[in-house]
Amino acid sequence: MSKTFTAKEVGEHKDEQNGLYIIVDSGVYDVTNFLDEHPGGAKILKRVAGKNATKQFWKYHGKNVLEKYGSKLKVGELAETAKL
Ligand code: HEM
Repeated sequence: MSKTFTAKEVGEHKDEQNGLYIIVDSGVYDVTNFLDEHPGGAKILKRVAGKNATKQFWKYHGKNVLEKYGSKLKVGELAETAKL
């Protein structure tokens, strides 16, 4: 079942102890186990962990990336519409 997160809850997941979550559009993704696999590097993901990374995401990737990895990493949806 898909969970609903508030932006505040996502913000609590910003380090490896609590897991690293990022928001892209209305989706919440857990990238904790993806850090070492990320072709763009772990550092950049750690920097946006707990935040809305929609702008950065679409700057570097196309929608094929979410089609490929989205279902694997997605942990839920954002409760309110994110203000960009
Ligand atoms: C769900 C989260 C993410 C996934 C699944 C993901 C996946 C990927 C993949 C598959 C690539 C390889 C290039 C490609 O196939 O287009 C890539 C490259 C990259 N990603 Fe991500 N990424 C994520 C989030 C982010 C975020 C939030 C940032 C920035 C803050 C970022 C920055 C980059 C950069 C800089 C590259 C390298 C681009 C290049 O070398 O041209 N990624 N990522």
